[in-house]
Amino acid sequence: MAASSRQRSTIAIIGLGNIGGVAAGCLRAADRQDIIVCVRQPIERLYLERPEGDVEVPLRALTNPADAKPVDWVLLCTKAQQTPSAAPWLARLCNSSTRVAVLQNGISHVERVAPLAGDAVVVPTLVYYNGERLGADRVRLRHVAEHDLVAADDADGRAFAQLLEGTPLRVLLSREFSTLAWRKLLINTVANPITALTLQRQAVFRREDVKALCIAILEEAVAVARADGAQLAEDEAVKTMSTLLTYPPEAGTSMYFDRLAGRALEVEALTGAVVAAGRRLNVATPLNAALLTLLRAVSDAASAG
Ligand SMILES: NC(=O)C1=CN([C@@H]2O[C@H](COP(=O)(O)OP(=O)(O)OC[C@H]3O[C@@H](n4cnc5c(N)ncnc54)[C@H](OP(=O)(O)O)[C@@H]3O)[C@@H](O)[C@H]2O)C=CC1
Ligand SMILES: CC(C)(CO)C(=O)C(=O)O
Repeated sequence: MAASSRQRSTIAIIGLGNIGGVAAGCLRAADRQDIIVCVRQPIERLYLERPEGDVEVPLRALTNPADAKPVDWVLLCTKAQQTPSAAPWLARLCNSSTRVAVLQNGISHVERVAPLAGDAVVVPTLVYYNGERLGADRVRLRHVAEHDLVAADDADGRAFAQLLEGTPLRVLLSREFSTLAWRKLLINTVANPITALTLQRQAVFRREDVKALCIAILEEAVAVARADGAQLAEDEAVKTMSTLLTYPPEAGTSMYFDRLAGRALEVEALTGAVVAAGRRLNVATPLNAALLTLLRAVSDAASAG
Protein backbone atom coordinates (compact mmCIF):
# COMPACT_ATOMS: atom_id res chain seq x y z
CA MET A 1 0.00 0.00 0.00
CA ALA A 2 1.39 3.47 -0.88
CA ALA A 3 2.39 5.70 2.04
CA SER A 4 -0.12 8.38 1.01
CA SER A 5 -3.04 5.93 1.02
CA ARG A 6 -1.98 4.61 4.47
CA GLN A 7 -2.25 8.16 5.83
CA ARG A 8 -5.75 8.84 4.57
CA SER A 9 -8.20 8.97 7.42
CA THR A 10 -11.25 6.76 7.38
CA ILE A 11 -14.87 7.89 7.53
CA ALA A 12 -18.00 5.79 7.89
CA ILE A 13 -21.32 7.45 7.06
CA ILE A 14 -24.30 5.80 8.71
CA GLY A 15 -27.50 6.53 6.80
CA LEU A 16 -27.49 7.56 3.15
CA GLY A 17 -30.61 9.71 3.06
CA ASN A 18 -30.98 13.43 2.31
CA ILE A 19 -28.15 14.53 4.60
CA GLY A 20 -25.89 11.48 4.56
CA GLY A 21 -26.23 11.22 0.78
CA VAL A 22 -25.04 14.80 0.30
CA ALA A 23 -22.20 14.37 2.81
CA ALA A 24 -21.08 11.10 1.17
CA GLY A 25 -21.23 12.60 -2.32
CA CYS A 26 -19.29 15.73 -1.34
CA LEU A 27 -16.60 13.85 0.61
CA ARG A 28 -16.21 11.13 -2.01
CA ALA A 29 -15.91 13.71 -4.79
CA ALA A 30 -13.19 15.58 -2.83
CA ASP A 31 -11.42 12.21 -2.41
CA ARG A 32 -9.28 13.18 0.61
CA GLN A 33 -10.29 10.26 2.88
CA ASP A 34 -11.38 6.63 2.56
CA ILE A 35 -15.15 6.60 2.80
CA ILE A 36 -17.53 3.74 3.50
CA VAL A 37 -21.28 4.06 3.71
CA CYS A 38 -23.28 1.95 6.17
CA VAL A 39 -26.64 1.27 4.58
CA ARG A 40 -29.57 -1.11 4.55
CA GLN A 41 -29.73 -1.47 0.74
CA PRO A 42 -26.58 -2.03 -1.34
CA ILE A 43 -25.47 0.88 -3.51
CA GLU A 44 -22.45 1.23 -5.82
CA ARG A 45 -22.68 4.76 -7.24
CA LEU A 46 -24.27 8.03 -6.22
CA TYR A 47 -25.21 11.05 -8.35
CA LEU A 48 -25.01 14.34 -6.48
CA GLU A 49 -26.70 17.42 -7.93
CA ARG A 50 -25.15 20.54 -6.46
CA PRO A 51 -24.73 24.21 -7.39
CA GLU A 52 -20.97 23.65 -7.83
CA GLY A 53 -21.65 21.11 -10.59
CA ASP A 54 -23.13 17.63 -10.56
CA VAL A 55 -20.88 14.68 -9.80
CA GLU A 56 -21.17 10.91 -9.97
CA VAL A 57 -19.10 9.02 -7.42
CA PRO A 58 -18.42 5.33 -6.71
CA LEU A 59 -19.27 4.20 -3.17
CA ARG A 60 -18.02 1.41 -0.94
CA ALA A 61 -21.08 0.22 0.93
CA LEU A 62 -21.50 -2.15 3.86
CA THR A 63 -24.88 -3.60 4.71
CA ASN A 64 -23.83 -5.78 7.65
CA PRO A 65 -22.37 -4.22 10.82
CA ALA A 66 -20.32 -7.41 11.33
CA ASP A 67 -18.19 -6.36 8.30
CA ALA A 68 -17.32 -2.95 9.81
CA LYS A 69 -14.01 -2.07 11.53
CA PRO A 70 -13.07 0.93 13.69
CA VAL A 71 -12.69 4.21 11.76
CA ASP A 72 -11.37 7.70 12.54
CA TRP A 73 -14.73 9.38 11.97
CA VAL A 74 -18.34 8.27 11.93
CA LEU A 75 -20.92 10.66 10.48
CA LEU A 76 -24.25 9.64 11.99
CA CYS A 77 -26.90 10.80 9.50
CA THR A 78 -30.02 8.88 10.52
CA LYS A 79 -33.14 10.53 11.86
CA ALA A 80 -32.93 11.06 15.64
CA GLN A 81 -35.48 8.33 16.37
CA GLN A 82 -33.46 5.87 14.28
CA THR A 83 -30.34 6.36 16.43
CA PRO A 84 -30.90 3.21 18.56
CA SER A 85 -31.07 1.13 15.36
CA ALA A 86 -27.55 2.37 14.47
CA ALA A 87 -26.15 0.87 17.69
CA PRO A 88 -24.73 -2.28 15.98
CA TRP A 89 -22.87 -0.05 13.50
CA LEU A 90 -21.51 2.20 16.24
CA ALA A 91 -20.38 -0.80 18.28
CA ARG A 92 -18.21 -2.02 15.37
CA LEU A 93 -17.01 1.35 14.03
CA CYS A 94 -16.01 3.05 17.29
CA ASN A 95 -12.95 2.76 19.48
CA SER A 96 -11.24 5.30 21.73
CA SER A 97 -9.68 7.07 18.70
CA THR A 98 -12.99 7.52 16.88
CA ARG A 99 -14.99 10.74 16.69
CA VAL A 100 -18.71 10.47 15.97
CA ALA A 101 -20.13 13.59 14.31
CA VAL A 102 -23.88 13.70 14.75
CA LEU A 103 -25.58 15.32 11.75
CA GLN A 104 -29.07 15.46 13.20
CA ASN A 105 -31.55 18.15 14.17
CA GLY A 106 -32.44 18.83 17.80
CA ILE A 107 -30.57 19.92 20.92
CA SER A 108 -29.51 16.71 22.65
CA HIS A 109 -27.03 15.15 20.24
CA VAL A 110 -24.52 14.05 22.87
CA GLU A 111 -27.10 12.65 25.31
CA ARG A 112 -28.69 10.70 22.45
CA VAL A 113 -25.55 9.17 20.98
CA ALA A 114 -22.89 8.91 23.71
CA PRO A 115 -24.47 5.85 25.40
CA LEU A 116 -24.12 3.96 22.09
CA ALA A 117 -20.62 5.15 21.12
CA GLY A 118 -18.43 3.45 23.73
CA ASP A 119 -15.15 5.34 24.24
CA ALA A 120 -15.56 7.45 21.08
CA VAL A 121 -15.94 11.22 21.31
CA VAL A 122 -19.34 12.51 20.21
CA VAL A 123 -19.20 15.74 18.19
CA PRO A 124 -22.55 17.51 17.88
CA THR A 125 -23.21 19.47 14.70
CA LEU A 126 -26.05 21.57 13.32
CA VAL A 127 -27.03 20.97 9.72
CA TYR A 128 -28.15 23.97 7.67
CA TYR A 129 -27.91 22.62 4.15
CA ASN A 130 -30.99 21.22 2.52
CA GLY A 131 -30.62 17.71 1.18
CA GLU A 132 -33.12 15.87 -0.96
CA ARG A 133 -32.77 12.22 -1.88
CA LEU A 134 -34.27 12.21 -5.36
CA GLY A 135 -34.02 8.47 -5.95
CA ALA A 136 -32.14 5.37 -4.81
CA ASP A 137 -28.85 6.68 -6.25
CA ARG A 138 -29.48 10.44 -6.60
CA VAL A 139 -29.39 13.29 -4.09
CA ARG A 140 -29.53 17.10 -4.36
CA LEU A 141 -27.71 19.71 -2.27
CA ARG A 142 -29.18 23.18 -1.77
CA HIS A 143 -27.23 25.76 0.24
CA VAL A 144 -29.81 27.73 2.22
CA ALA A 145 -27.58 29.73 4.58
CA GLU A 146 -24.10 31.29 4.62
CA HIS A 147 -22.84 28.11 6.29
CA ASP A 148 -23.93 24.52 5.76
CA LEU A 149 -22.99 23.12 9.17
CA VAL A 150 -22.13 24.47 12.61
CA ALA A 151 -19.75 22.86 15.11
CA ALA A 152 -18.42 24.02 18.47
CA ASP A 153 -15.21 26.05 18.30
CA ASP A 154 -13.18 23.46 20.20
CA ALA A 155 -10.59 20.86 19.14
CA ASP A 156 -13.22 18.32 18.00
CA GLY A 157 -15.31 20.90 16.16
CA ARG A 158 -12.21 22.22 14.38
CA ALA A 159 -11.23 18.67 13.40
CA PHE A 160 -14.74 18.23 11.96
CA ALA A 161 -14.36 21.43 9.93
CA GLN A 162 -11.00 20.16 8.60
CA LEU A 163 -12.63 16.92 7.54
CA LEU A 164 -14.91 18.84 5.18
CA GLU A 165 -12.20 21.03 3.69
CA GLY A 166 -12.13 20.70 -0.08
CA THR A 167 -15.90 20.04 -0.25
CA PRO A 168 -18.61 22.65 -0.94
CA LEU A 169 -19.91 22.21 2.64
CA ARG A 170 -18.93 25.27 4.72
CA VAL A 171 -18.61 24.80 8.48
CA LEU A 172 -19.13 27.65 10.95
CA LEU A 173 -17.26 27.20 14.25
CA SER A 174 -19.00 28.83 17.21
CA ARG A 175 -18.35 29.35 20.90
CA GLU A 176 -22.13 29.73 21.33
CA PHE A 177 -23.03 26.23 20.17
CA SER A 178 -25.94 25.68 22.56
CA THR A 179 -27.55 28.99 21.64
CA LEU A 180 -27.13 28.17 17.95
CA ALA A 181 -28.59 24.70 18.56
CA TRP A 182 -31.70 26.35 19.97
CA ARG A 183 -31.77 28.81 17.02
CA LYS A 184 -31.72 25.87 14.61
CA LEU A 185 -34.40 24.08 16.62
CA LEU A 186 -36.55 27.23 16.43
CA ILE A 187 -36.51 26.99 12.64
CA ASN A 188 -37.43 23.30 12.82
CA THR A 189 -40.19 24.07 15.33
CA VAL A 190 -42.14 25.72 12.53
CA ALA A 191 -40.59 24.58 9.23
CA ASN A 192 -40.95 20.84 9.80
CA PRO A 193 -44.39 20.53 11.44
CA ILE A 194 -46.10 23.04 9.15
CA THR A 195 -44.76 21.54 5.90
CA ALA A 196 -45.49 18.01 7.13
CA LEU A 197 -49.02 18.79 8.35
CA THR A 198 -50.02 20.89 5.31
CA LEU A 199 -48.14 18.60 2.88
CA GLN A 200 -46.74 21.73 1.22
CA ARG A 201 -43.16 22.79 0.56
CA GLN A 202 -41.75 25.97 2.07
CA ALA A 203 -43.83 28.20 -0.22
CA VAL A 204 -46.54 27.73 2.43
CA PHE A 205 -44.63 30.20 4.68
CA ARG A 206 -45.44 33.02 2.22
CA ARG A 207 -49.10 32.94 3.42
CA GLU A 208 -49.89 35.74 5.91
CA ASP A 209 -52.07 33.49 8.10
CA VAL A 210 -49.36 30.81 8.26
CA LYS A 211 -46.73 33.47 9.08
CA ALA A 212 -48.85 34.73 11.99
CA LEU A 213 -49.34 31.19 13.32
CA CYS A 214 -45.61 30.51 13.03
CA ILE A 215 -44.73 33.65 15.00
CA ALA A 216 -47.05 32.53 17.81
CA ILE A 217 -45.53 29.02 17.83
CA LEU A 218 -42.07 30.57 17.84
CA GLU A 219 -42.83 32.97 20.72
CA GLU A 220 -43.52 29.95 22.93
CA ALA A 221 -40.38 28.12 21.82
CA VAL A 222 -38.24 31.25 22.28
CA ALA A 223 -39.47 31.55 25.88
CA VAL A 224 -38.46 27.92 26.50
CA ALA A 225 -35.06 28.44 24.86
CA ARG A 226 -34.37 31.54 26.99
CA ALA A 227 -35.36 29.65 30.14
CA ASP A 228 -32.84 26.98 29.06
CA GLY A 229 -30.07 29.59 28.84
CA ALA A 230 -30.05 30.45 25.12
CA GLN A 231 -28.94 34.03 24.46
CA LEU A 232 -31.61 35.21 22.05
CA ALA A 233 -32.60 38.59 20.59
CA GLU A 234 -35.61 40.53 21.86
CA ASP A 235 -37.36 39.89 18.51
CA GLU A 236 -35.99 36.36 17.99
CA ALA A 237 -39.34 34.92 16.80
CA VAL A 238 -39.68 37.53 14.04
CA LYS A 239 -36.02 37.14 13.11
CA THR A 240 -36.42 33.34 12.86
CA MET A 241 -39.39 33.80 10.58
CA SER A 242 -37.43 36.22 8.39
CA THR A 243 -34.61 33.67 8.14
CA LEU A 244 -37.03 30.93 7.17
CA LEU A 245 -38.44 33.18 4.44
CA THR A 246 -34.99 33.45 2.84
CA TYR A 247 -35.06 29.69 2.14
CA PRO A 248 -36.17 28.62 -1.36
CA PRO A 249 -39.97 28.23 -1.57
CA GLU A 250 -39.51 25.01 -3.57
CA ALA A 251 -37.43 23.36 -0.80
CA GLY A 252 -39.13 20.75 1.35
CA THR A 253 -38.13 19.74 4.88
CA SER A 254 -36.95 16.41 6.23
CA MET A 255 -40.30 15.90 7.99
CA TYR A 256 -42.25 16.84 4.87
CA PHE A 257 -40.44 14.12 2.90
CA ASP A 258 -41.17 11.57 5.63
CA ARG A 259 -44.87 12.48 5.66
CA LEU A 260 -44.97 12.27 1.87
CA ALA A 261 -43.39 8.80 1.98
CA GLY A 262 -45.65 7.58 4.81
CA ARG A 263 -42.71 7.14 7.21
CA ALA A 264 -42.61 7.82 10.96
CA LEU A 265 -41.85 11.48 11.75
CA GLU A 266 -38.95 12.93 13.75
CA VAL A 267 -41.40 14.32 16.28
CA GLU A 268 -39.84 13.85 19.69
CA ALA A 269 -36.44 15.41 18.87
CA LEU A 270 -38.06 18.58 17.46
CA THR A 271 -41.50 19.72 18.72
CA GLY A 272 -41.28 17.07 21.44
CA ALA A 273 -38.02 18.59 22.71
CA VAL A 274 -39.61 22.06 22.95
CA VAL A 275 -42.64 20.76 24.85
CA ALA A 276 -40.52 18.59 27.17
CA ALA A 277 -38.12 21.45 27.95
CA GLY A 278 -41.11 23.77 28.53
CA ARG A 279 -42.54 21.31 31.03
CA ARG A 280 -39.15 20.96 32.77
CA LEU A 281 -38.61 24.73 32.93
CA ASN A 282 -42.20 25.67 33.71
CA VAL A 283 -42.90 27.51 30.46
CA ALA A 284 -46.34 27.01 28.89
CA THR A 285 -46.33 25.70 25.29
CA PRO A 286 -49.99 25.13 24.29
CA LEU A 287 -49.51 25.64 20.53
CA ASN A 288 -46.47 23.38 20.39
CA ALA A 289 -48.32 20.80 22.49
CA ALA A 290 -51.20 20.89 19.99
CA LEU A 291 -48.76 20.39 17.10
CA LEU A 292 -47.13 17.55 19.02
CA THR A 293 -50.44 15.73 19.41
CA LEU A 294 -51.19 16.03 15.68
CA LEU A 295 -47.68 15.00 14.64
CA ARG A 296 -47.70 12.00 16.96
CA ALA A 297 -51.06 10.91 15.51
CA VAL A 298 -49.70 11.17 11.94
CA SER A 299 -46.44 9.47 12.84
CA ASP A 300 -48.02 6.63 14.81
CA ALA A 301 -50.43 5.92 11.93
CA ALA A 302 -47.44 5.77 9.53
CA SER A 303 -45.55 3.41 11.85
CA ALA A 304 -48.61 1.18 12.20
CA GLY A 305 -49.31 1.13 8.44
N1 LIG B 1 -33.18 16.83 4.90
C1 LIG B 1 -32.69 17.99 5.24
O1 LIG B 1 -32.59 18.90 4.40
C2 LIG B 1 -32.23 18.25 6.63
C3 LIG B 1 -32.22 17.25 7.59
N2 LIG B 1 -31.69 17.51 8.83
C4 LIG B 1 -31.62 16.47 9.85
O2 LIG B 1 -30.64 15.52 9.45
C5 LIG B 1 -30.97 14.22 9.99
C6 LIG B 1 -31.05 13.24 8.84
O3 LIG B 1 -32.16 13.63 8.06
P1 LIG B 1 -32.41 13.12 6.57
O4 LIG B 1 -31.14 12.87 5.88
O5 LIG B 1 -33.36 14.09 5.97
O6 LIG B 1 -33.13 11.74 6.86
P2 LIG B 1 -33.42 10.55 5.84
O7 LIG B 1 -34.60 9.84 6.37
O8 LIG B 1 -33.45 11.06 4.44
O9 LIG B 1 -32.13 9.65 5.99
C7 LIG B 1 -31.90 8.81 7.05
C8 LIG B 1 -31.21 7.60 6.47
O10 LIG B 1 -30.76 6.80 7.54
C9 LIG B 1 -30.94 5.48 7.15
N3 LIG B 1 -30.94 4.63 8.32
C10 LIG B 1 -31.79 4.66 9.38
N4 LIG B 1 -31.46 3.74 10.28
C11 LIG B 1 -30.39 3.10 9.77
C12 LIG B 1 -29.60 2.03 10.23
N5 LIG B 1 -29.84 1.43 11.40
N6 LIG B 1 -28.58 1.60 9.46
C13 LIG B 1 -28.31 2.18 8.27
N7 LIG B 1 -29.03 3.21 7.78
C14 LIG B 1 -30.06 3.66 8.53
C15 LIG B 1 -32.23 5.45 6.39
O11 LIG B 1 -32.23 4.29 5.61
P3 LIG B 1 -33.47 3.72 4.84
O12 LIG B 1 -33.52 4.55 3.58
O13 LIG B 1 -33.09 2.31 4.62
O14 LIG B 1 -34.66 3.94 5.72
C16 LIG B 1 -32.14 6.74 5.61
O15 LIG B 1 -31.53 6.53 4.35
C17 LIG B 1 -32.29 14.40 10.73
O16 LIG B 1 -32.05 14.64 12.10
C18 LIG B 1 -32.89 15.67 10.08
O17 LIG B 1 -33.77 16.36 10.93
C19 LIG B 1 -31.14 18.72 9.13
C20 LIG B 1 -31.14 19.72 8.21
C21 LIG B 1 -31.70 19.59 6.90
C1 LIG C 1 -33.95 23.87 8.03
C2 LIG C 1 -34.54 22.69 7.33
C3 LIG C 1 -36.00 22.92 7.15
C4 LIG C 1 -33.80 22.69 6.01
O1 LIG C 1 -34.05 21.67 5.21
C5 LIG C 1 -34.29 21.42 8.12
O2 LIG C 1 -33.57 21.43 9.07
C6 LIG C 1 -35.00 20.15 7.79
O3 LIG C 1 -35.42 19.96 6.65
O4 LIG C 1 -35.10 19.32 8.71
